[in-house]
Amino acid sequence: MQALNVQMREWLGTDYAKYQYYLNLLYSIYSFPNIVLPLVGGLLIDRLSASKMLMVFGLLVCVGQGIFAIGVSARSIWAMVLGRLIFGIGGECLGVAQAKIITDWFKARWLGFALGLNLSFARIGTALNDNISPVIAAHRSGVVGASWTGFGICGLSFASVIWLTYLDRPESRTSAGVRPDTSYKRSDRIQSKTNNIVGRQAINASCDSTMTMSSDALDEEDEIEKEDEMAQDDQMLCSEILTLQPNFWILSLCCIALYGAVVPFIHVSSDFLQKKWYTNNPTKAGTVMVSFDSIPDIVSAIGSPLCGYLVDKFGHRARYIPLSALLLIWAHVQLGLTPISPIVAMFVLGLAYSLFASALWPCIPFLVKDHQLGTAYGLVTIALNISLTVFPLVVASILEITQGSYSHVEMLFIALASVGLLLSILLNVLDHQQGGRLQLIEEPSSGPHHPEEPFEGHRRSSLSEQRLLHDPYNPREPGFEYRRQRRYSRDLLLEENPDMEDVQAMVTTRSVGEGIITVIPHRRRPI
Ligand SMILES: C[C@H](N)C(=O)N[C@@H](CCCCN)C(=O)O
Repeated sequence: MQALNVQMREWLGTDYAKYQYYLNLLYSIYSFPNIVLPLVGGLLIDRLSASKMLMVFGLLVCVGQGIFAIGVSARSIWAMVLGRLIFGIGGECLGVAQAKIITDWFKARWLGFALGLNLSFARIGTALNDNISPVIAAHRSGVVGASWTGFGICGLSFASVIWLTYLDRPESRTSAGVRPDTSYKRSDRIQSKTNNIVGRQAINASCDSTMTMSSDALDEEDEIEKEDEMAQDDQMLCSEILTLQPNFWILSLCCIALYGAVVPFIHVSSDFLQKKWYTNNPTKAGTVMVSFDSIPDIVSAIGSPLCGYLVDKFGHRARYIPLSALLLIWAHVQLGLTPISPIVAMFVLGLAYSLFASALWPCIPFLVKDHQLGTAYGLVTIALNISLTVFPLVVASILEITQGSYSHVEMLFIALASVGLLLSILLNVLDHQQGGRLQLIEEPSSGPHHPEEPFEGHRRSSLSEQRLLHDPYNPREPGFEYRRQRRYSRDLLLEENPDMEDVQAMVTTRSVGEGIITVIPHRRRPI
C-alpha cells in the first residue's frame, strides 16, 4: 500500500486528507483482527493439522487479494477494505502454520536457520514490493495492474502451499522421523490402541497360544498403553494458555517492544529521512530514499538466515535479544539525536531486526510443549500485531501533537528498545535460574548416536544445561514422542544394511489378528 501511495490516491481521485484516512484504514483492518484471530488459528492448527490449515489460510490470502484487486479495479474502497480484512486474517494465520510446520521438521536441527530463511523470504518480498510495485503501476496498467500482479503472486504462493501439503503428508513425516501431525496422530493412536486391545484379548484368550510374552515385553506394553492414555490428554485446550510459563509471556512482551521499535519506524522512515537530511534537495531525496527505506529489509533478508545459523551453531539464542535491543538504541539515538549520516544507523537497525527476529521465534519451541506449538506461535503473532496496530497510531498522534517532530518519535522508539532490553535481560536471568534451556545448542548430527545421549541429536551442552532436561524418556516431557521416533528411525538408518535380527531386537511385535501384527519400537533407556 505504502509503495503505491501517490499512484493509488490519483487513481481513487480522493483528496490528501481522505486518502490518508483510507490508507490507515487499509493498514489497520489488516492488523486489527489479528489481535485475536491467530490464537484461533493456532488452536485449530494444534487440534486439526498444520498443513490442512495452511491450505485454508493460503486460500483466504488469495481470496482477500482477489477482492482487493476487484475493489481497486472498480475504485471501490469498501471492497478494498474487505479484501484487506480477509487477506490479513489469512496472512498472519498462514505465518503461524508455516512456523509450526518448520518447527516440526527442523526442531532437532537447523531450526534457527530454517526460521531465518523464512523471515528472509518475507523481507525480500517486502523490499521487492516497495521497489517494483511503483514501477508496475507507472506503466499503462497502473495500480490495477499492480494489484492483479499481487493476486498472481498469491496464486503462486498457493501453488507452493499445495506442494508443501504434499511434502508434509503423514507418510513423509513418518519416514523422516518427524512428529506426526495432530489429526493423523489421533486416528493412528485410536487404531494402535484398538490393536493393543485386540492383541491383549487374543493373548489372554488363547492359553495355548504359541506366542509367549516376556515380563519385560508386558511391562513395555503397559507403558505404551499408559503413554497412549496420556497422549489422549495432549490435545491443546484453551485453559492451558493460562498455564504457559512466565518466560513465554516475557518473550511475547519482548516481541511487542522490539518489533514496535522497528516496523512502525520503517513505515515513517522515508518521510523522516527526507525531512531531516534532504529538506533542501527533494530530487536527491526522491531517488535516495527509496533505497534507504529498504536498507533494514535488505540487511535483514541477508542477516536473518545467518543469525539463525549462528543460533543453531553456538546456541545462546536468548542472549542475542538484549544485544539486538542495544543495537536498536544505538540506531535510534544516532538517527534521532545526531546529524550523522543515516546510512550506518539504518544498517545497524537492519542488523538488530535480523538478530532479534531470528533469535526470538526459535525460542518458542523451547518454552512450550509440542502439542502447544501452534497456539504458542499464534499468541506471539498476536503480540506482534498488537505492536503493529498500537505503535503506528502512537507515532501518528506524536506527529500530530508535536507538529511533525521526529525527535519525539525517535524518543518513543528509544523507550521501546529500552523496555525490550530490560525484558530480555529479565528473560535471560530467569532462564539461567531454570538451567538455561533457551541457550542450548542444537546442531546437525553427524556421527552415530550414543545410547546414553540424553536428548535427540548431537549437542554440546554444559552440565547445568543438561540438569534441566529432566527425563527425556518421560512421555510428559516436551518432545517425547518426537525423540522416540527420531531414535527409532535413526537406529534403523544408521545401519548400512539393517538386518532383520537387529531390527527385531529394537521392536516388540504383537499378533493382533489373523495375519496382522503390530510393531512397537522399544524405548531406549539411558545406561
Ligand atoms: C506483519 C508481518 N506478519 C510480520 O512482521 N511478521 C514477522 C514475524 C514472522 C514470523 C514468521 N515465523 C516478521 O518478522 O516478518
